[in-house]
Amino acid sequence: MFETKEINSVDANSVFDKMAEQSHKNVVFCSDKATGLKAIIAIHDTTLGPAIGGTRMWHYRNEADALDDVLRLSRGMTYKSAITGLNFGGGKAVIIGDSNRDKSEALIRRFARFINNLNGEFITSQDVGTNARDMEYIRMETPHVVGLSESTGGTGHTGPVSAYGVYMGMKASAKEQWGNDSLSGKSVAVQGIGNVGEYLVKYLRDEGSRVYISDLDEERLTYVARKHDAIIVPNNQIYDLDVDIYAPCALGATVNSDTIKRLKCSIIAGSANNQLQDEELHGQMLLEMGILYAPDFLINAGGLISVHSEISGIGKKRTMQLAESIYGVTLDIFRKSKKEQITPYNAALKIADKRIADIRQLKANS
Ligand SMILES: NC(=O)c1ccc[n+]([C@@H]2O[C@H](COP(=O)([O-])OP(=O)(O)OC[C@H]3O[C@@H](n4cnc5c(N)ncnc54)[C@H](O)[C@@H]3O)[C@@H](O)[C@H]2O)c1
Repeated sequence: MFETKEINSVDANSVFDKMAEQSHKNVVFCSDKATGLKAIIAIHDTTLGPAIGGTRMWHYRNEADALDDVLRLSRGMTYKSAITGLNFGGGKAVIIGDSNRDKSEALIRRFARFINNLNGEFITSQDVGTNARDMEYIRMETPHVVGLSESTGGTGHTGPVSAYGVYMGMKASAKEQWGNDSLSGKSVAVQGIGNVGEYLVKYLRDEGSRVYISDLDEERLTYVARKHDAIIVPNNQIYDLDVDIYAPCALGATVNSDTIKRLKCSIIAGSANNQLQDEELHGQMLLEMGILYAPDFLINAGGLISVHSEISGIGKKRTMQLAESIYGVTLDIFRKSKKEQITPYNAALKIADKRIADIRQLKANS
């Protein structure tokens, strides 16, 4: 006897239901016993162009968490590209493991072969847990990689451009919230001072902001605090600080039902992807509390702009101009959000969705 199952019910553990929920185009599971590789590549949408997205290496609690992460991140990439006016689709990859302990040249190159099998439908670059050296290993197996170091023909670190875009989004948020975009004298809590966070601290300190920093990496904290004259705070106290701006620059979902109650800031603007644990619920809660949220996929698009620069060869000046344009787009989003009485996140999503729908139609008619 076959067991029957309600066709329309959504099974939280079903890979197919998860793919269908956010309309993912393709998900590839990569496994290799010899190197210990366990990775997932998710391609969300390719209407605008080939899916692009970093490869993250992280010690996930379990495989389901890794799948959820890659599905959310790849979807975010689709919207990031759409709202920035770039012609890329959304994709992302995650390698399950500790990047300090489990990474090897063979593992990365084996993973690269899975990317190569996709024939250019997915192009990758650096993310948390991967670096320029890893991109060089990937380049040995496939041409579908960017984010290479300057010495190997790339544009180097995406951190400075990403941080500049976040800084622009933060200034636009200040303009919206306080009528003036100066961050001089404002207090900012930067959570995570890695590639992006450190540059953000620099831009803020150069403008005269008071900057608080937290990170899991004690050595890095001491280094950044000394270099930029920033104030170290313990990790678990970052949400309780009485600051003007909270800048999440570590991992996602830090704005959730527990932390929102503790926040005293007026603005949230940072580089981390998927900052809102639940985009609808937490976006609405922030709106009602009068905390202005600068949509993550918009203001952290500097990394994508940097990668676009490497592919198209537009040069440093034009790259920084594109990152600077995040200021104007962020203000437009806040205007739309006010006019339509929707959260800034949904306002940004509407614009991104519309561009994708328009281009899909254009391509269907040609
Ligand atoms: N690099 C880019 O160009 C780029 C572009 C867009 C978005 N992002 C996103 O911005 C974030 C930061 O990127 P990055 O390139 O700086 O990464 P990174 O790995 O260089 O830095 C992340 C830092 O956060 C710290 N961290 C991790 N968990 C933490 C926690 N719970 N509390 C405090 N600190 C914690 C890490 O120790 C590390 O120093 C990531 O979410 C990334 O996806 C990065």
